Amino acid sequence: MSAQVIDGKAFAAKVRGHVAEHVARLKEENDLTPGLAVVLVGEDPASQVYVRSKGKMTVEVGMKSVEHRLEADTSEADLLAVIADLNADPTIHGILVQLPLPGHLNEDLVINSIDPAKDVDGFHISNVGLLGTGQKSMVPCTPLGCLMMLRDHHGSLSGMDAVVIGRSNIVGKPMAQLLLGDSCTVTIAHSRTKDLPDVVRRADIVVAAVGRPEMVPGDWIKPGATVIDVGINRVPNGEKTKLVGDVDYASCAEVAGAITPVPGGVGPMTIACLLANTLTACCRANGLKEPEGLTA
Ligand SMILES: NC(=O)C1=CN([C@@H]2O[C@H](COP(=O)(O)OP(=O)(O)OC[C@H]3O[C@@H](n4cnc5c(N)ncnc54)[C@H](OP(=O)(O)O)[C@@H]3O)[C@@H](O)[C@H]2O)C=CC1
Ligand SMILES: Nc1nc(=O)c2c([nH]1)NC[C@@H]1CN(c3ccc(C(=O)N[C@@H](CCC(=O)O)C(=O)O)cc3)C=[N+]21
Repeated sequence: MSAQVIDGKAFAAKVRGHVAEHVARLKEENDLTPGLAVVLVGEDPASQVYVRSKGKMTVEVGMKSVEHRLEADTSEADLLAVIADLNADPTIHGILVQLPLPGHLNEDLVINSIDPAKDVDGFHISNVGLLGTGQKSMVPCTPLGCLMMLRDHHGSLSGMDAVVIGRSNIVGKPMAQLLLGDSCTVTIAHSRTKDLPDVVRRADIVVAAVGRPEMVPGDWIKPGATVIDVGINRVPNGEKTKLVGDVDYASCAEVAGAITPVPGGVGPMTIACLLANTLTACCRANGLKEPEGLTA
């Protein structure tokens, strides 16, 4: 058997198309342009690539894109001052501070200084609390993108056994919340989980967010299960490097019913959901009806 490939790149283009249509209407009917600000501290080359492609796609859907590049040794006070300015700027509806931050900066403090209404990453404690209690919130982009692909593929997820490998605040935990919200029976696995292969073998849905290249082999996958690979790992490939996920694609694709590739799976959906969240934030900030189908 060979798995159906879930084409995140194509799905993301469709989502961005919906966003662009809505943005055009906002402009015409309300004279409003959603604005997204990305704050990058330091010079991490991989981060710069994400920031560049985010900026490009933001402009492509008709939004305003602002980038703040700060030196790696920027003080916490200076970073907080940049965020305070963006919080107060009525032309900015979404603020993303690229993680991880350099070690001398307190990530929790910085994230929680963002106006929760502009927190398009959904990392602010009040958005985390709202999501955990099933209230309207800003939903983290990567888990939201995974949920959209799962709903598109399965229709209802009700009653399915889902295993999320990874318990980070940015992927694993919010992913588990969303799956629970869709009535899956959810298991969260991590580095201390006993008998991980057996835990994963029970799953109808496997979401791998571990940060270890090709860690999940095909013989952990229940035949027919859906595999969502969140991992983005750059590994050596001859003279160059290549991107691989957290699952061993070749062996998993032989047993799974459906699988997301890397690249071209979760990554593009993350950026599409960031744009969707910025649009949603702009509508909410202006008391306008928000677009349907673009949030959880
Ligand atoms: N596609 C996208 O848009 C995005 C992709 N990513 C990618 O997703 C991956 C995960 O990211 P993130 O959540 O930030 O990573 P973190 O490093 O924050 O978390 C990794 C999680 O995996 C768990 N883990 C590590 N080793 C093992 C193991 N051997 N067995 C079981 N669990 C293990 C850790 O457990 P413990 O808590 O016990 O240490 C931890 O909970 C990375 O590859 C990252 O690059 C991230 C964000 C967006
Ligand atoms: N505050 C914050 N929010 C984030 O959402 C966030 C972050 N910090 N820090 C870094 C991680 C990582 N991340 C990715 C997003 C898109 C791709 C993506 O589009 N990947 C393409 C390939 C890109 C390439 O070829 O380099 C793909 O998978 O097809 C990857 C990774 C968001 N993150």
